[in-house]
Amino acid sequence: MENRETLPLHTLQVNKAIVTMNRAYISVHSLLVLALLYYRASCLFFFLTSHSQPWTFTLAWFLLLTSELILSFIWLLGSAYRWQPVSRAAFPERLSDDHRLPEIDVFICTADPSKEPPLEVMNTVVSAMALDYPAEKLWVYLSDDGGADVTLYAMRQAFSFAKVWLPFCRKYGVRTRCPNAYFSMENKEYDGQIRSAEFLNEREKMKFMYETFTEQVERAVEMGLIGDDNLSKAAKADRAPLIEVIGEKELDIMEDHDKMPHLVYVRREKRPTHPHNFKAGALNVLLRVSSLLSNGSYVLVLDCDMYSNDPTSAKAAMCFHLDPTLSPSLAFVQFPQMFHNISPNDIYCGQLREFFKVWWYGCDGLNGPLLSGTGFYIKRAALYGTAPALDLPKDLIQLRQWFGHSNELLRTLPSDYKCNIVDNGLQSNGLLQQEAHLLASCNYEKGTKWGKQVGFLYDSLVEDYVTGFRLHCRGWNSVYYDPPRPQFLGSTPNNMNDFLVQNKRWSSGLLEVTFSRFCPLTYGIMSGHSILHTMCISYCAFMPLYSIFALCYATVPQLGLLNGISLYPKVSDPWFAVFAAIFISGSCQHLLEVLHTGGSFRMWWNELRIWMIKSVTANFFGCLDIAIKLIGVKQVDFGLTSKVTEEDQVDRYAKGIFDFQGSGLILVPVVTSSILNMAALIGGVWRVIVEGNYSELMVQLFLTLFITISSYPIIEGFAIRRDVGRVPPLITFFSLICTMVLLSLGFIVFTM
Ligand SMILES: O=c1ccn([C@@H]2O[C@H](COP(=O)(O)OP(=O)(O)O[C@H]3O[C@H](CO)[C@@H](O)[C@H](O)[C@H]3O)[C@@H](O)[C@H]2O)c(=O)[nH]1
Ligand SMILES: [Mn+2]
Repeated sequence: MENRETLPLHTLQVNKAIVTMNRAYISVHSLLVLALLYYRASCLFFFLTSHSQPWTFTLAWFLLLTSELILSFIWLLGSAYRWQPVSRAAFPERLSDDHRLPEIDVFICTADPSKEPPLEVMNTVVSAMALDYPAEKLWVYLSDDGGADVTLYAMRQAFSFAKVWLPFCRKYGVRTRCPNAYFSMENKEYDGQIRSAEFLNEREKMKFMYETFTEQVERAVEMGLIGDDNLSKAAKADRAPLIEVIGEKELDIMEDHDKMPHLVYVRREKRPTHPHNFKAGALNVLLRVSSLLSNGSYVLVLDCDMYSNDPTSAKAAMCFHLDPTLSPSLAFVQFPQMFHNISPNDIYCGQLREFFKVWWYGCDGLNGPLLSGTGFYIKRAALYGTAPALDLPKDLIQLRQWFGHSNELLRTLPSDYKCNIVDNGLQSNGLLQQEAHLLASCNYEKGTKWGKQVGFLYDSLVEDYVTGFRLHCRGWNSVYYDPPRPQFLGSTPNNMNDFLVQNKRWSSGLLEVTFSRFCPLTYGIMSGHSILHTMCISYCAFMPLYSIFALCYATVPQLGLLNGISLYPKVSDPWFAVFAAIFISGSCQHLLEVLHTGGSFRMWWNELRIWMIKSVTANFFGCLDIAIKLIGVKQVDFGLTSKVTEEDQVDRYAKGIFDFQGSGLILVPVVTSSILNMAALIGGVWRVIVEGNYSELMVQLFLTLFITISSYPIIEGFAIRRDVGRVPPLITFFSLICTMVLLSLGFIVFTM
């Protein structure tokens, strides 16, 4: 038998058939796109030089060419994802003994107990404590940006519960170690290897203890420990730092077999006059504070709603990090984001299938995926701001310019530094506590490179994207690992408003990078990054600009149709075939890819529909946000996604009914486009019947019909439904006005 130390810790596979098919598709589709652009551009040139058409017609032609150029450009960038997809397997059981494993710090962020229920946050905390990893090498940190006493209280209770929960999970081999997920499992077959009477008995006891814990936390929440609104707002904006190692004394006297990871509560200082840089700011505080206490060589980052669903993730990640050939330049191992609350119909496409089943696989075949905010194990040293093989500055003055003036922090930077906090303890060591508070203070980062080069970067609301991108530019690589059992599970928005607000944040965050000096296309290439990987990264950055295409295609051809103006080739014209072929080739490729990645026909349709909705709303408003920011009027805001579940919303989501409750002006473009397309369809059909010029208007008629059909849930939302989840009447009213304006504009332009 082979020695387990000589067996590979991981393997990599290239699916040759998929690669060949993808490349063939890219080649054919590229030719078609080139033909289309040639047709548009040459016609436009002819109109401009011959003056054979009124200027308004030329303008419409120009708008369509621009939008097709944008679409083609983004499509081209995205094709890089399909060039070289790979998949990986890891074998954690082949890792050497536990005592040779490196220390890991887990960072969990929460920001507001009213939007992120403390009980859910604690479930994430407990699941992270229960990772299958040597307890003395695991430290779990919670950053509480809400500064809520109830969260601290809940954490102390969670620690007490973990004292019984962890030994139970270890003893019976329970894999689902998030207590809430474990006790709400519907299958009769309990997770846990031993199905003896003893196990069942213990399980009942554990269930009772979990219920007691739940009650304690919920009572604390109800009793108003969250505080009255003004108080909690003040606590969020203006407060001193507070750091507590939970149950520190108990840990020291614990027996070896029920050892627990350390658990640390961190509330950073906040002052209204200081920018706090949202999640990136919170993570950087955790990086500094943890360097004093545990200084784990690797960090696992989790959102507070993303619990660990399989305890093996830490060891699986180490299979890559500890591989001597990969390790020197490997910055992080990213797991996919997956969600526990996806309904079978998944109308908002919360699974993010393309991201996690296509794009990151594609990136992995090049230099690796980007950071995805949560569920990644990153090397601490990769966040120090240097290239993989480069040392930190030797000079103390320069080091202080990078990391700030804490000598204690600077002492932790060398790779051979060993932390001895376990001997000292935080609570009993006044000096250490003072230092930790200093590191969590607002002023600490002033004049340093934190957020600019060191730690998580502040250049954008999507701190994950920009940090991952800059790491790659510095020469670091990453690995994507998507094992059969989801390692982490989070919650995804279950209503239109949350979905759009989240996507708007992503759009504006991405565009913040696009329109900065770090624009991936230029900065990536200038820093010597490979073209294909740069294209992948740039795709995300340019993706929100899809909105320009979508807005044009949802209005211009329709207004033309209503006024009898043809903007596409006749059915009998050979160029018609190019348009038809592009539509068919794009749709078929999408459908095949959905089916290949485990999806269904319905998922294909849902993705198409949600893409159209998102493009004209969230992406469009993201563009507006950035335009406003660029002219210096307003700063972009984070807009936390709510994790509170309202029963009727869950119900509508489960039934696959769109829920527009609470959505504001962001809906206007999509409602307007639905009304306009409906009107254009009726007008267009009438025109075809009366005038009989069916061949010339065929493409526009088809496009309008297609958009109207896919807009059905919107049309139903404003015209038919009467429940609270319908489109708010005021939005319908605004949209009607917008439609009138567009119709009049179309009439003026096309009949001039
Ligand atoms: O000032 C803040 C704002 C947010 N958060 C935390 O950041 C996380 C993500 O926030 P959420 O509202 O859940 O955003 P999502 O859109 O669901 O998050 C996705 O997008 C973010 C970037 O916009 C990434 O950071 C996330 O990891 C990724 O899951 C949560 O744990 C929050 O508690 C903070 O700690 N401080
Ligand atoms: Mn989230």
